[in-house]
Amino acid sequence: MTVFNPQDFARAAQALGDTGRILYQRGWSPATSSNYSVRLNDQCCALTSSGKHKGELTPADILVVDWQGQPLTNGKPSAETLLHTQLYQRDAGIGAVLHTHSPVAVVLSQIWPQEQLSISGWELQKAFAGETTHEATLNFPLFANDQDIARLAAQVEATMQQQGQGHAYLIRGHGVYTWGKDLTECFRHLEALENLLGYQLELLKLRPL
Ligand SMILES: CSCCC(=O)C(=O)COP(=O)(O)O
Ligand SMILES: [Zn+2]
Repeated sequence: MTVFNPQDFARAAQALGDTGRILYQRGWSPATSSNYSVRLNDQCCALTSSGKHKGELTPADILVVDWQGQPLTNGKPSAETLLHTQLYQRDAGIGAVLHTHSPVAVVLSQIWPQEQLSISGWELQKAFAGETTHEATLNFPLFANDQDIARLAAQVEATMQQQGQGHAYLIRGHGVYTWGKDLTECFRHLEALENLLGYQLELLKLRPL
């Protein structure tokens, strides 16, 4: 039986709501888009319910799901639940996952021709855990959008097994996923990713492909 500490759940639900308000204000989670989660233990996570306005989340809009995506509390899990559970299952060090739909990420993901975006030379790369130099190359895979989330999650897992887990990935015309050891680190990763993708988009305007 999967059990979780109700106090951990209450804290996570509050934190996810606070995060949603910030991300909605920034324009990264418009029109009910995005989903957010926090690991509760080695079997389940707190996750946003499907279809909720991310700037107006209350604790009632957060539920608990296990790694099969089955709800353990009342509510309808995010349509993209399996993209969260794939990450928690593969890496016990992942404590939070954020998925957003910012204009920069969505536009760049549509026009970038390759199946991965490789960046190098930016000081802000060091905002990702374990990165110590702007000279490193960070690779962000780009996946085709897919309404079959189980299939997409399997594709993400296969890519990570071949190429390493990395820090984030993009889904074309859809958005980004990033993760971290906890919500604070994950939020920092998301901010870094958004800014790095913004630099790349600006570069494309100055130096078209
Ligand atoms: C309105 S955006 C379409 C669904 C989506 O991509 C998303 O991020 C939100 O889905 P959820 O089921 O988690 O609300
Ligand atoms: Zn989405």
